[in-house]
Amino acid sequence: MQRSAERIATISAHLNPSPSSHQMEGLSAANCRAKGGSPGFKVAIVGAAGGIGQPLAMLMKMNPLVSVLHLYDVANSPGVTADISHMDTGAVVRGFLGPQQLEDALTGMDLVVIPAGVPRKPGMTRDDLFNINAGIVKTLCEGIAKCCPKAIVNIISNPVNSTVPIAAEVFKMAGTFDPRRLLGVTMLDVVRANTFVAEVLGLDPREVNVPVVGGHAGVTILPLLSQIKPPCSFTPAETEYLTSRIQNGGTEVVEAKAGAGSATLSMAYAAVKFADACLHGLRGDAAIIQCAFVSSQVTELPFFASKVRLGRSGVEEIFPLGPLNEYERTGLEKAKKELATSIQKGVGFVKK
Ligand SMILES: NC(=O)c1ccc[n+]([C@@H]2O[C@H](COP(=O)([O-])OP(=O)(O)OC[C@H]3O[C@@H](n4cnc5c(N)ncnc54)[C@H](O)[C@@H]3O)[C@@H](O)[C@H]2O)c1
Ligand SMILES: O=C(O)C[C@H](O)C(=O)O
Repeated sequence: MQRSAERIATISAHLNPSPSSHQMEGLSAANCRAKGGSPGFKVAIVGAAGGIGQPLAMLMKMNPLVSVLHLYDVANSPGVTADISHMDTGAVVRGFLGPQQLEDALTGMDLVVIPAGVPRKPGMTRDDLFNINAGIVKTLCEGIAKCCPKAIVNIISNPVNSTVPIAAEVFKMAGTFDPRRLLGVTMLDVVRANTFVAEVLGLDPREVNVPVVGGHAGVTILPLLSQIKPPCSFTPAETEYLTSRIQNGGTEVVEAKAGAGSATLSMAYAAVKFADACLHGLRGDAAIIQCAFVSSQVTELPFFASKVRLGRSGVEEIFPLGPLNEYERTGLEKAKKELATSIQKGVGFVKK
């Protein structure tokens, strides 16, 4: 008897859908039983209904290390949540819509991935996004400081060279800043570098690993081709071609999309690769090493992307740059000059 009453309630709820995420949860027949019991991490994607957010949500739902997946956006998150929640993988998916649900979306999270904000159109630099995205990232980080101050935070929103310093300042002001837990996602630069280098060398990209240091915009993206694995040498023309293609990979996609946005699918792939590395680190796996834009003493700048080792508390070790050749040393000086301005712009935005 009780079973059929539950079924009738469930069917009636489906016939009267509501936009609220909590009511969306209430619609589920599985709600009658305990769920979310599988061991794993709680992950929130903020900006989950966007070009990156949607495929990222799909890939995170497929990740066996994720037990709970929160999808937050200011628009369209109920639809994306309903869609993703039908995938027969372990993670329990919950949707959150709009600022009044931000705190619920963030509370209890182990990892927060932020692809919220506007993307470039042809002719724009990443810095042209600052005026809109700086405020978005600031508000979201205020929420993180309040609701999940111990979460690992992966920032994708551009300009990463400024949004990461913005996040750091917000956390400092809230008294929650832990440099080990704040990471700017530069994984797409590594993914591109591996792909383009493999193409030139005639290798499988999965066998190539190129460290990319500096930051995530133009000349601040500095591939260290002299440190590639497996060790290989390049002619000066190959070095010039590869460095330029890696530095301009984002623009290549922006132009090809011709006004319809920037990289979303390769970025979702890169973001999930990076988030997965963070989760393996949190789980205590050994030797998890990736490049990321972090609070750093590798150079005189307060933030810099380089190889880091990820562990239970986030960034547990930051590796020095290692020996650079003449071409890379020149590139490093150019990168540092632009990075210093972008970092200062981010810090100044919060301190003003
Ligand atoms: N780090 C990288 O390598 C990298 C790569 C690609 C794109 N990006 C950046 O990622 C960002 C998102 O790109 P996209 O293509 O997904 O853009 P998009 O416009 O398709 O999606 C952005 C999403 O953010 C949401 N959003 C806006 N304001 C929000 C807020 N206050 N809170 C929560 N969500 C909010 C929008 O509703 C939208 O769903 C851009 O800034 C882009 O430049 C970074
Ligand atoms: O290029 C962009 O604007 C998006 C992103 O930073 C990228 O590298 O693809």
